[in-house]
Amino acid sequence: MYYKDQQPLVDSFIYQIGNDRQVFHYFEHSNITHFRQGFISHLCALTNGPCEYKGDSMVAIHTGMNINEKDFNHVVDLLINAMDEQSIPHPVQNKIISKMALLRSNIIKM
Ligand code: HEM
Repeated sequence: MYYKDQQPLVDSFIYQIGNDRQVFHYFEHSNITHFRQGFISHLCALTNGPCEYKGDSMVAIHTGMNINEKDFNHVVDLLINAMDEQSIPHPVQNKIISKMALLRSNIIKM
């Protein structure tokens, strides 16, 4: 477990998305409460729990959104902004980002 305090990080991340011109349109019609819960538990599972992510697969969720490389990278940048805002140490940030990077091919354009 690298990081136990997912909630404030995810709230910062949502705030970043909400104020972003490049990627906000993807989230415009999403249920933000559902996204928040799902992202919190996914992040928790990704950082070695103890918790289980019970939502849909990354492929199932993102298929049809037509997410390109540029927008994927931009969302990762917004997450980095949120981690900076929450003063998460850089070694921890790097571990989180490297795990997310492994999911790239599940999320980009399918
Ligand atoms: C590694 C990067 C990413 C991860 C780990 C991730 C993870 C997730 C998770 C866990 C959910 C909620 C699942 C649930 O229903 O419980 C979700 C939903 C969503 N994601 Fe991603 N995501 C990533 C990248 C992106 C990118 C790059 C975009 C758009 C540019 C995006 C757009 C969305 C949208 C719009 C939803 C909400 C779908 C809905 O309305 O239900 N995601 N994502």
